[in-house]
Amino acid sequence: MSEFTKGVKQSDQALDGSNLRVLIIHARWNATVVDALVAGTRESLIERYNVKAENIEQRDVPGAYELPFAAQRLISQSQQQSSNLIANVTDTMNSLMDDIMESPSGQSGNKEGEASSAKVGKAGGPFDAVVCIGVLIKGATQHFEYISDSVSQGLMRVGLETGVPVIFGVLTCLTEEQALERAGLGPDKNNPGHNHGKDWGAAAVEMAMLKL
Ligand SMILES: Nc1c(NC[C@H](O)[C@H](O)[C@H](O)CO)[nH]c(=O)[nH]c1=O
Ligand SMILES: CC(=O)[C@@H](O)COP(=O)(O)O
Repeated sequence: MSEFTKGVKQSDQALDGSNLRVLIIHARWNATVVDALVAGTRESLIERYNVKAENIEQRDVPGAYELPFAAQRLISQSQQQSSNLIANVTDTMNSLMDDIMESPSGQSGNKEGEASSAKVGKAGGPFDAVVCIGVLIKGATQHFEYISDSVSQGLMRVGLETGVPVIFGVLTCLTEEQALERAGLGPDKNNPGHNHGKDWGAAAVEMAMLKL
């Protein structure tokens, strides 16, 4: 790929992802290439942008066609979990305040407050960005075209509707060689190609900062 066709990269000096929570969803088709792309994405997030490994959640789906549905559901669940957590914490605080106000000593002795706080539990919180990864390789029919178009439109829609940046990490290749080269697995060991997952990790952090 010539220098002129590469995306214009923003200076990433100021991008610190240490407080970000990122979801990676990948398809199970063409696993050799998908696995390399996932690894490239994780390497970019962790090593270049300081995203904590424990803040990266990873899920898989049968194929690329399932990526938009999974992204929409997992984003919604994380947002609902976050609002439930806030509600639980509010209940707990109110319960403790009631205790304190009613107690002559001004101390809380009511176990309810502890019971309520136990309800809070460990919550992951909402995702700041989602990277959806898949590899489509053209076959003998038009299946490729229909999936490619549906997935790209679907992922765009999920991002716009949820307000969470959804990174399009789906390779749409005419040959296996094209897919291998775009995962850094090309046959030329002196020039194995560029792992596009690294770009997707960078895009996730940049867009998450924009959302923030
Ligand atoms: N041919 C490829 C597929 N096909 C499967 C679909 O994505 C989908 O899982 C199925 O139609 C059931 O809904 N998926 C890929 O990810 N890559 C392909 O090359
Ligand atoms: C992207 C696809 O679905 C494709 O691999 C399926 O191959 P075919 O078009 O020969 O059925």
